[in-house]
Amino acid sequence: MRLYRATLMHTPGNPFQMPGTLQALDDGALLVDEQGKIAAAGPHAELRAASPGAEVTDLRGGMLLPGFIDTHVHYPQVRVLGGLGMQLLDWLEQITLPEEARLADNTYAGSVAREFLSALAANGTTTALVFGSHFAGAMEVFFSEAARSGLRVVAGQVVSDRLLRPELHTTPDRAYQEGRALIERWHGVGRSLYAVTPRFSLSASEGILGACAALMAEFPEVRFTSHINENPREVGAVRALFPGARDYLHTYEQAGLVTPRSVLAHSVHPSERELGVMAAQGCSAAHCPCSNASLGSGLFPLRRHLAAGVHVSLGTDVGGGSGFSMLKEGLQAYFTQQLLGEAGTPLGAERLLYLATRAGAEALGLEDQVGDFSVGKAFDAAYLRPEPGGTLATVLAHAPSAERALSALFTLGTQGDVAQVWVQGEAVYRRQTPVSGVSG
Ligand SMILES: O=c1[nH]c(=O)c2nc[nH]c2[nH]1
Ligand SMILES: [Zn+2]
Repeated sequence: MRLYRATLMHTPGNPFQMPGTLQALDDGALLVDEQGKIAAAGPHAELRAASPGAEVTDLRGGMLLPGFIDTHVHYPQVRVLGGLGMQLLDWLEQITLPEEARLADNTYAGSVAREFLSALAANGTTTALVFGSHFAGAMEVFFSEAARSGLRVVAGQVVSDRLLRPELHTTPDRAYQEGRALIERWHGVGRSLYAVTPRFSLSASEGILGACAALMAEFPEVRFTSHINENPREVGAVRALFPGARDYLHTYEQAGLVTPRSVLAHSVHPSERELGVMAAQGCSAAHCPCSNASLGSGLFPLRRHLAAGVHVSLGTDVGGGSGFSMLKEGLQAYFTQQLLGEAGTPLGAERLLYLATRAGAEALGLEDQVGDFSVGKAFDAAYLRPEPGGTLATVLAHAPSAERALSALFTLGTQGDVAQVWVQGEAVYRRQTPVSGVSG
Protein backbone atom coordinates (compact mmCIF):
# COMPACT_ATOMS: atom_id res chain seq x y z
CA MET A 1 0.00 0.00 0.00
CA ARG A 2 1.14 3.53 -0.76
CA LEU A 3 -0.25 6.78 0.55
CA TYR A 4 -0.24 9.80 -1.77
CA ARG A 5 -0.40 12.95 0.34
CA ALA A 6 -1.56 16.02 -1.59
CA THR A 7 -4.10 18.71 -2.21
CA LEU A 8 -6.72 16.64 -4.04
CA MET A 9 -9.45 17.82 -6.37
CA HIS A 10 -11.97 15.77 -8.30
CA THR A 11 -15.58 15.73 -9.48
CA PRO A 12 -17.20 12.42 -8.59
CA GLY A 13 -20.53 13.56 -10.10
CA ASN A 14 -21.88 15.60 -12.99
CA PRO A 15 -21.90 19.30 -12.03
CA PHE A 16 -24.18 20.18 -14.95
CA GLN A 17 -26.84 18.05 -13.26
CA MET A 18 -25.85 18.58 -9.64
CA PRO A 19 -23.80 21.67 -8.79
CA GLY A 20 -21.42 21.28 -5.87
CA THR A 21 -19.78 18.05 -7.00
CA LEU A 22 -16.26 19.45 -6.80
CA GLN A 23 -14.46 17.83 -3.89
CA ALA A 24 -11.26 19.47 -2.71
CA LEU A 25 -9.12 18.35 0.20
CA ASP A 26 -6.31 20.59 1.24
CA ASP A 27 -4.18 18.07 3.10
CA GLY A 28 -5.72 14.95 1.67
CA ALA A 29 -4.52 11.50 0.82
CA LEU A 30 -5.27 8.51 -1.36
CA LEU A 31 -4.33 5.03 -0.25
CA VAL A 32 -3.45 2.95 -3.31
CA ASP A 33 -3.22 -0.84 -3.22
CA GLU A 34 -0.88 -3.22 -5.03
CA GLN A 35 -3.29 -3.41 -8.01
CA GLY A 36 -3.12 0.36 -8.42
CA LYS A 37 -6.65 0.87 -7.11
CA ILE A 38 -7.77 3.50 -4.64
CA ALA A 39 -8.43 1.71 -1.34
CA ALA A 40 -9.25 4.80 0.73
CA ALA A 41 -9.52 8.56 0.30
CA GLY A 42 -9.76 11.30 2.88
CA PRO A 43 -7.85 13.66 5.15
CA HIS A 44 -4.19 12.71 5.37
CA ALA A 45 -4.15 12.51 9.17
CA GLU A 46 -7.01 9.98 9.18
CA LEU A 47 -5.58 7.77 6.46
CA ARG A 48 -2.13 7.86 8.01
CA ALA A 49 -3.50 6.77 11.40
CA ALA A 50 -5.46 3.94 9.78
CA SER A 51 -2.50 2.72 7.68
CA PRO A 52 0.68 3.48 9.61
CA GLY A 53 2.68 0.97 7.56
CA ALA A 54 1.94 2.51 4.15
CA GLU A 55 4.81 4.19 2.33
CA VAL A 56 4.13 7.88 1.75
CA THR A 57 4.62 9.84 -1.45
CA ASP A 58 4.57 13.45 -0.35
CA LEU A 59 3.02 15.62 -3.04
CA ARG A 60 2.32 18.71 -0.99
CA GLY A 61 2.91 21.99 -2.81
CA GLY A 62 0.89 21.12 -5.92
CA MET A 63 -2.50 19.74 -6.95
CA LEU A 64 -3.36 16.12 -7.57
CA LEU A 65 -6.13 15.69 -10.14
CA PRO A 66 -7.62 12.65 -11.85
CA GLY A 67 -5.72 12.00 -15.09
CA PHE A 68 -7.19 13.91 -18.02
CA ILE A 69 -9.37 12.05 -20.51
CA ASP A 70 -9.06 13.30 -24.09
CA THR A 71 -11.98 11.99 -26.15
CA HIS A 72 -10.81 13.12 -29.58
CA VAL A 73 -7.17 13.17 -30.68
CA HIS A 74 -5.51 11.97 -33.91
CA TYR A 75 -2.37 9.85 -33.61
CA PRO A 76 -1.04 10.53 -37.17
CA GLN A 77 -1.34 14.29 -36.80
CA VAL A 78 1.29 15.21 -34.18
CA ARG A 79 3.63 16.64 -36.80
CA VAL A 80 1.00 18.82 -38.49
CA LEU A 81 0.20 20.82 -35.36
CA GLY A 82 0.48 24.53 -36.10
CA GLY A 83 -0.80 24.39 -39.67
CA LEU A 84 -2.83 27.56 -39.32
CA GLY A 85 -4.78 29.55 -41.86
CA MET A 86 -7.31 27.15 -43.40
CA GLN A 87 -10.71 25.63 -42.90
CA LEU A 88 -11.32 21.90 -42.57
CA LEU A 89 -11.42 20.57 -46.13
CA ASP A 90 -8.44 22.58 -47.41
CA TRP A 91 -6.49 21.78 -44.25
CA LEU A 92 -7.14 18.07 -44.75
CA GLU A 93 -6.14 18.13 -48.41
CA GLN A 94 -3.09 20.36 -48.19
CA ILE A 95 -1.55 19.55 -44.82
CA THR A 96 -3.01 16.57 -43.04
CA LEU A 97 -3.75 13.81 -45.52
CA PRO A 98 -0.26 13.97 -47.12
CA GLU A 99 1.18 13.42 -43.62
CA GLU A 100 -1.27 10.61 -42.85
CA ALA A 101 -0.16 8.87 -46.06
CA ARG A 102 3.40 8.68 -44.66
CA LEU A 103 2.20 6.23 -41.99
CA ALA A 104 2.18 3.52 -44.68
CA ASP A 105 5.78 3.07 -43.51
CA ASN A 106 5.76 1.25 -40.16
CA THR A 107 9.07 2.74 -39.07
CA TYR A 108 7.72 6.23 -39.65
CA ALA A 109 4.50 5.26 -37.86
CA GLY A 110 6.49 3.99 -34.87
CA SER A 111 8.29 7.31 -34.45
CA VAL A 112 5.01 9.20 -34.69
CA ALA A 113 3.30 6.84 -32.22
CA ARG A 114 6.05 7.37 -29.65
CA GLU A 115 5.91 11.15 -30.08
CA PHE A 116 2.14 11.05 -29.74
CA LEU A 117 2.01 8.88 -26.63
CA SER A 118 4.81 10.82 -24.90
CA ALA A 119 2.93 14.06 -25.54
CA LEU A 120 -0.28 12.68 -24.05
CA ALA A 121 1.50 11.56 -20.88
CA ALA A 122 3.51 14.79 -20.56
CA ASN A 123 0.24 16.71 -20.58
CA GLY A 124 -1.35 14.61 -17.85
CA THR A 125 -3.67 12.68 -20.16
CA THR A 126 -4.06 9.13 -18.91
CA THR A 127 -6.89 7.93 -21.17
CA ALA A 128 -7.53 8.90 -24.79
CA LEU A 129 -10.01 8.03 -27.50
CA VAL A 130 -7.55 7.99 -30.37
CA PHE A 131 -8.40 8.46 -34.04
CA GLY A 132 -5.92 6.13 -35.64
CA SER A 133 -4.20 5.68 -38.96
CA HIS A 134 -5.68 4.38 -42.22
CA PHE A 135 -3.02 1.62 -42.23
CA ALA A 136 -3.44 -1.62 -40.29
CA GLY A 137 0.36 -1.87 -39.88
CA ALA A 138 0.48 1.58 -38.29
CA MET A 139 -2.23 0.48 -35.87
CA GLU A 140 -0.26 -2.64 -34.88
CA VAL A 141 2.67 -0.38 -34.18
CA PHE A 142 0.45 2.04 -32.26
CA PHE A 143 -1.10 -0.56 -29.97
CA SER A 144 2.34 -2.04 -29.22
CA GLU A 145 3.71 1.39 -28.33
CA ALA A 146 0.59 2.22 -26.30
CA ALA A 147 1.10 -0.95 -24.24
CA ARG A 148 4.69 0.11 -23.61
CA SER A 149 3.59 3.61 -22.59
CA GLY A 150 1.21 2.37 -19.91
CA LEU A 151 -1.54 4.75 -21.04
CA ARG A 152 -5.16 3.75 -21.52
CA VAL A 153 -6.15 4.05 -25.16
CA VAL A 154 -9.36 3.42 -27.03
CA ALA A 155 -8.26 3.43 -30.65
CA GLY A 156 -9.04 2.10 -34.07
CA GLN A 157 -7.98 1.98 -37.69
CA VAL A 158 -9.56 4.81 -39.68
CA VAL A 159 -11.51 3.64 -42.71
CA SER A 160 -12.57 5.53 -45.84
CA ASP A 161 -13.21 4.65 -49.46
CA ARG A 162 -13.61 7.96 -51.27
CA LEU A 163 -12.56 11.59 -51.70
CA LEU A 164 -9.31 11.48 -49.71
CA ARG A 165 -6.24 10.16 -51.57
CA PRO A 166 -6.12 6.74 -53.24
CA GLU A 167 -3.50 5.40 -50.83
CA LEU A 168 -5.82 6.15 -47.88
CA HIS A 169 -8.78 4.31 -49.38
CA THR A 170 -9.86 0.79 -48.53
CA THR A 171 -12.86 -1.38 -49.43
CA PRO A 172 -15.72 -2.50 -47.20
CA ASP A 173 -14.43 -6.06 -47.18
CA ARG A 174 -10.86 -5.07 -46.33
CA ALA A 175 -12.10 -2.62 -43.68
CA TYR A 176 -14.04 -5.45 -42.06
CA GLN A 177 -11.20 -8.00 -42.27
CA GLU A 178 -8.49 -5.68 -40.98
CA GLY A 179 -10.76 -4.28 -38.27
CA ARG A 180 -11.68 -7.75 -37.09
CA ALA A 181 -8.04 -8.84 -36.91
CA LEU A 182 -7.09 -5.73 -34.93
CA ILE A 183 -10.00 -6.16 -32.52
CA GLU A 184 -9.13 -9.80 -31.90
CA ARG A 185 -5.53 -8.92 -31.28
CA TRP A 186 -5.89 -5.74 -29.20
CA HIS A 187 -9.35 -5.10 -27.77
CA GLY A 188 -9.31 -5.63 -24.01
CA VAL A 189 -5.61 -6.46 -24.00
CA GLY A 190 -3.84 -4.63 -21.19
CA ARG A 191 -5.18 -1.08 -21.13
CA SER A 192 -6.23 -0.95 -24.77
CA LEU A 193 -9.72 -1.00 -26.20
CA TYR A 194 -10.80 -0.81 -29.83
CA ALA A 195 -12.95 1.86 -31.50
CA VAL A 196 -14.44 1.30 -34.95
CA THR A 197 -13.58 4.52 -36.81
CA PRO A 198 -14.93 5.62 -40.19
CA ARG A 199 -13.24 8.97 -40.86
CA PHE A 200 -16.48 10.86 -41.64
CA SER A 201 -19.47 10.30 -43.89
CA LEU A 202 -17.87 12.48 -46.54
CA SER A 203 -15.16 9.84 -47.09
CA ALA A 204 -17.20 6.74 -46.19
CA SER A 205 -19.70 5.12 -48.54
CA GLU A 206 -22.70 3.22 -47.25
CA GLY A 207 -20.63 0.07 -47.85
CA ILE A 208 -17.90 1.21 -45.46
CA LEU A 209 -20.45 2.25 -42.84
CA GLY A 210 -22.03 -1.19 -43.25
CA ALA A 211 -18.66 -2.87 -42.62
CA CYS A 212 -18.32 -0.75 -39.46
CA ALA A 213 -21.80 -1.79 -38.36
CA ALA A 214 -20.92 -5.46 -38.90
CA LEU A 215 -17.91 -5.08 -36.58
CA MET A 216 -20.01 -3.28 -33.96
CA ALA A 217 -22.60 -6.07 -34.06
CA GLU A 218 -20.00 -8.82 -33.84
CA PHE A 219 -18.06 -7.23 -30.98
CA PRO A 220 -20.54 -5.71 -28.52
CA GLU A 221 -17.85 -4.16 -26.32
CA VAL A 222 -15.93 -2.15 -28.89
CA ARG A 223 -16.54 1.58 -29.12
CA PHE A 224 -17.40 3.73 -32.13
CA THR A 225 -16.12 7.15 -33.11
CA SER A 226 -16.28 9.52 -36.07
CA HIS A 227 -16.76 13.19 -36.96
CA ILE A 228 -20.01 15.09 -37.36
CA ASN A 229 -21.29 18.57 -38.29
CA GLU A 230 -17.91 20.27 -38.00
CA ASN A 231 -17.82 22.73 -40.88
CA PRO A 232 -20.56 24.17 -43.14
CA ARG A 233 -18.84 23.13 -46.40
CA GLU A 234 -18.35 19.61 -45.06
CA VAL A 235 -22.00 19.42 -43.93
CA GLY A 236 -23.16 20.52 -47.39
CA ALA A 237 -20.96 17.93 -49.11
CA VAL A 238 -22.33 15.14 -46.88
CA ARG A 239 -25.87 16.24 -47.68
CA ALA A 240 -25.10 15.95 -51.41
CA LEU A 241 -23.47 12.52 -51.00
CA PHE A 242 -26.40 11.04 -49.04
CA PRO A 243 -29.51 12.41 -50.75
CA GLY A 244 -31.69 9.91 -48.89
CA ALA A 245 -30.48 10.92 -45.43
CA ARG A 246 -32.35 13.48 -43.35
CA ASP A 247 -29.15 15.06 -42.05
CA TYR A 248 -25.54 14.22 -41.13
CA LEU A 249 -26.40 12.11 -38.09
CA HIS A 250 -28.85 10.08 -40.16
CA THR A 251 -25.95 8.81 -42.31
CA TYR A 252 -24.58 7.05 -39.21
CA GLU A 253 -28.00 6.30 -37.75
CA GLN A 254 -29.16 4.40 -40.84
CA ALA A 255 -26.18 2.09 -40.38
CA GLY A 256 -27.00 1.57 -36.68
CA LEU A 257 -23.88 3.41 -35.55
CA VAL A 258 -25.47 5.85 -33.09
CA THR A 259 -25.47 4.08 -29.72
CA PRO A 260 -24.20 4.59 -26.15
CA ARG A 261 -20.85 3.30 -27.42
CA SER A 262 -20.56 6.17 -29.93
CA VAL A 263 -18.55 9.37 -29.53
CA LEU A 264 -19.04 11.90 -32.34
CA ALA A 265 -16.49 14.69 -32.57
CA HIS A 266 -17.40 18.36 -33.06
CA SER A 267 -21.20 18.63 -33.48
CA VAL A 268 -20.85 22.39 -34.03
CA HIS A 269 -23.84 22.68 -36.41
CA PRO A 270 -26.46 20.18 -35.23
CA SER A 271 -30.19 20.34 -35.88
CA GLU A 272 -32.67 19.83 -33.05
CA ARG A 273 -33.55 16.46 -34.57
CA GLU A 274 -29.94 15.35 -34.44
CA LEU A 275 -29.54 16.43 -30.83
CA GLY A 276 -32.76 14.64 -29.89
CA VAL A 277 -31.56 11.39 -31.46
CA MET A 278 -28.08 11.67 -29.97
CA ALA A 279 -29.63 12.11 -26.52
CA ALA A 280 -32.17 9.32 -26.98
CA GLN A 281 -29.46 6.93 -28.17
CA GLY A 282 -27.04 7.90 -25.37
CA CYS A 283 -24.31 8.88 -27.81
CA SER A 284 -21.74 11.51 -26.74
CA ALA A 285 -20.41 14.63 -28.42
CA ALA A 286 -16.67 15.30 -28.10
CA HIS A 287 -16.27 19.07 -28.01
CA CYS A 288 -12.94 20.29 -29.43
CA PRO A 289 -12.90 24.05 -28.86
CA CYS A 290 -9.31 24.79 -29.90
CA SER A 291 -9.83 23.00 -33.20
CA ASN A 292 -13.19 24.72 -33.74
CA ALA A 293 -11.52 28.10 -33.31
CA SER A 294 -8.37 27.26 -35.27
CA LEU A 295 -10.18 25.80 -38.28
CA GLY A 296 -12.89 28.47 -38.07
CA SER A 297 -15.54 25.79 -37.63
CA GLY A 298 -17.78 27.75 -35.29
CA LEU A 299 -18.87 28.16 -31.67
CA PHE A 300 -20.03 24.91 -30.06
CA PRO A 301 -23.66 25.12 -28.90
CA LEU A 302 -23.10 23.52 -25.50
CA ARG A 303 -26.34 24.91 -24.09
CA ARG A 304 -28.38 23.23 -26.83
CA HIS A 305 -26.59 19.91 -26.31
CA LEU A 306 -27.22 19.99 -22.57
CA ALA A 307 -30.84 21.11 -22.99
CA ALA A 308 -31.43 18.19 -25.34
CA GLY A 309 -29.75 15.80 -22.89
CA VAL A 310 -26.66 15.02 -24.99
CA HIS A 311 -23.61 13.97 -23.02
CA VAL A 312 -20.57 16.17 -23.79
CA SER A 313 -16.88 15.52 -23.16
CA LEU A 314 -13.71 17.31 -24.33
CA GLY A 315 -11.12 16.55 -26.98
CA THR A 316 -7.95 18.28 -28.14
CA ASP A 317 -8.35 17.18 -31.79
CA VAL A 318 -4.62 17.20 -32.41
CA GLY A 319 -3.65 18.20 -35.13
CA GLY A 320 -6.65 20.43 -36.02
CA GLY A 321 -6.42 21.69 -32.45
CA SER A 322 -3.56 23.49 -30.82
CA GLY A 323 -1.82 20.82 -28.78
CA PHE A 324 -2.31 18.11 -26.17
CA SER A 325 -3.14 20.23 -23.15
CA MET A 326 -6.57 19.52 -21.70
CA LEU A 327 -6.08 22.61 -19.52
CA LYS A 328 -5.86 24.78 -22.64
CA GLU A 329 -8.83 22.93 -24.10
CA GLY A 330 -10.84 23.70 -20.96
CA LEU A 331 -9.89 27.37 -21.15
CA GLN A 332 -10.89 27.57 -24.81
CA ALA A 333 -14.21 25.85 -24.00
CA TYR A 334 -14.76 28.55 -21.39
CA PHE A 335 -13.88 31.33 -23.89
CA THR A 336 -16.24 29.85 -26.47
CA GLN A 337 -19.16 29.88 -24.06
CA GLN A 338 -18.35 33.43 -22.97
CA LEU A 339 -18.31 34.55 -26.60
CA LEU A 340 -21.75 33.05 -27.12
CA GLY A 341 -23.16 35.52 -24.57
CA GLU A 342 -26.75 34.71 -23.69
CA ALA A 343 -26.60 31.50 -25.72
CA GLY A 344 -23.52 30.27 -23.84
CA THR A 345 -23.18 28.03 -20.79
CA PRO A 346 -20.96 29.38 -18.01
CA LEU A 347 -18.05 27.06 -17.34
CA GLY A 348 -16.62 27.49 -13.86
CA ALA A 349 -13.73 25.49 -12.44
CA GLU A 350 -15.89 22.60 -11.31
CA ARG A 351 -17.43 22.12 -14.75
CA LEU A 352 -14.06 22.43 -16.48
CA LEU A 353 -12.51 19.76 -14.28
CA TYR A 354 -15.48 17.48 -14.88
CA LEU A 355 -15.30 18.00 -18.65
CA ALA A 356 -11.57 17.24 -18.69
CA THR A 357 -11.84 14.10 -16.55
CA ARG A 358 -15.01 12.30 -15.53
CA ALA A 359 -17.08 13.38 -18.54
CA GLY A 360 -14.58 11.57 -20.76
CA ALA A 361 -14.80 8.42 -18.66
CA GLU A 362 -18.59 8.53 -19.01
CA ALA A 363 -18.37 9.01 -22.78
CA LEU A 364 -16.17 5.91 -23.02
CA GLY A 365 -18.19 3.78 -20.61
CA LEU A 366 -15.22 3.73 -18.22
CA GLU A 367 -16.77 5.70 -15.36
CA ASP A 368 -16.64 2.70 -13.03
CA GLN A 369 -12.89 2.49 -13.52
CA VAL A 370 -11.45 6.01 -13.95
CA GLY A 371 -12.37 9.71 -14.04
CA ASP A 372 -12.30 10.59 -10.35
CA PHE A 373 -10.76 9.48 -7.07
CA SER A 374 -13.63 7.37 -5.73
CA VAL A 375 -12.65 4.29 -3.75
CA GLY A 376 -12.34 1.25 -6.02
CA LYS A 377 -11.23 3.21 -9.08
CA ALA A 378 -7.78 3.02 -10.60
CA PHE A 379 -5.22 5.52 -9.39
CA ASP A 380 -4.92 7.45 -12.67
CA ALA A 381 -3.67 10.87 -11.69
CA ALA A 382 -1.85 14.00 -12.80
CA TYR A 383 0.21 15.99 -10.33
CA LEU A 384 0.26 19.66 -11.30
CA ARG A 385 2.99 21.68 -9.70
CA PRO A 386 4.35 24.82 -11.33
CA GLU A 387 8.04 25.60 -11.08
CA PRO A 388 8.56 28.33 -8.52
CA GLY A 389 8.74 31.91 -9.74
CA GLY A 390 6.22 31.70 -12.57
CA THR A 391 2.86 33.42 -12.75
CA LEU A 392 0.85 30.27 -11.97
CA ALA A 393 2.93 29.60 -8.84
CA THR A 394 2.28 33.15 -7.68
CA VAL A 395 -1.46 32.98 -8.28
CA LEU A 396 -1.79 29.56 -6.63
CA ALA A 397 0.09 30.76 -3.57
CA HIS A 398 -2.55 33.47 -3.07
CA ALA A 399 -5.68 31.64 -4.26
CA PRO A 400 -8.50 32.30 -1.78
CA SER A 401 -10.35 29.02 -2.50
CA ALA A 402 -10.01 25.65 -4.19
CA GLU A 403 -12.24 26.85 -7.05
CA ARG A 404 -10.00 29.85 -7.66
CA ALA A 405 -6.89 27.67 -7.58
CA LEU A 406 -8.47 25.34 -10.12
CA SER A 407 -9.61 28.12 -12.43
CA ALA A 408 -6.12 29.62 -12.23
CA LEU A 409 -4.76 26.24 -13.25
CA PHE A 410 -7.04 26.11 -16.31
CA THR A 411 -6.16 29.72 -17.17
CA LEU A 412 -2.39 29.59 -16.76
CA GLY A 413 -1.41 25.92 -16.69
CA THR A 414 0.68 24.33 -19.44
CA GLN A 415 2.47 21.09 -20.14
CA GLY A 416 5.40 22.39 -18.11
CA ASP A 417 3.27 22.40 -14.96
CA VAL A 418 2.63 18.66 -15.15
CA ALA A 419 5.15 17.16 -12.74
CA GLN A 420 4.12 13.51 -12.54
CA VAL A 421 1.50 11.18 -14.00
CA TRP A 422 0.29 7.71 -12.99
CA VAL A 423 -1.94 5.13 -14.60
CA GLN A 424 -3.26 2.39 -12.32
CA GLY A 425 -0.63 3.33 -9.77
CA GLU A 426 2.23 3.06 -12.29
CA ALA A 427 4.31 6.13 -13.03
CA VAL A 428 4.00 6.91 -16.75
CA TYR A 429 5.61 10.36 -16.73
CA ARG A 430 7.93 12.38 -14.54
CA ARG A 431 9.05 15.91 -15.42
CA GLN A 432 12.78 16.33 -15.83
CA THR A 433 13.92 19.27 -13.76
CA PRO A 434 15.56 21.74 -16.12
CA VAL A 435 19.26 22.22 -15.62
CA SER A 436 19.59 25.74 -14.26
CA GLY A 437 22.59 27.96 -13.77
CA VAL A 438 24.56 26.36 -16.58
CA SER A 439 26.05 28.93 -18.89
CA GLY A 440 28.19 28.82 -21.97
O1 LIG B 1 -11.00 18.04 -37.28
C1 LIG B 1 -10.96 17.11 -38.10
N1 LIG B 1 -9.81 16.45 -38.32
C2 LIG B 1 -9.70 15.43 -39.19
O2 LIG B 1 -8.65 14.85 -39.35
C3 LIG B 1 -10.88 15.10 -39.91
N2 LIG B 1 -11.15 14.17 -40.84
C4 LIG B 1 -12.44 14.32 -41.15
N3 LIG B 1 -13.00 15.33 -40.45
C5 LIG B 1 -12.05 15.82 -39.67
N4 LIG B 1 -12.07 16.81 -38.78
ZN1 LIG C 1 -10.82 15.09 -35.55
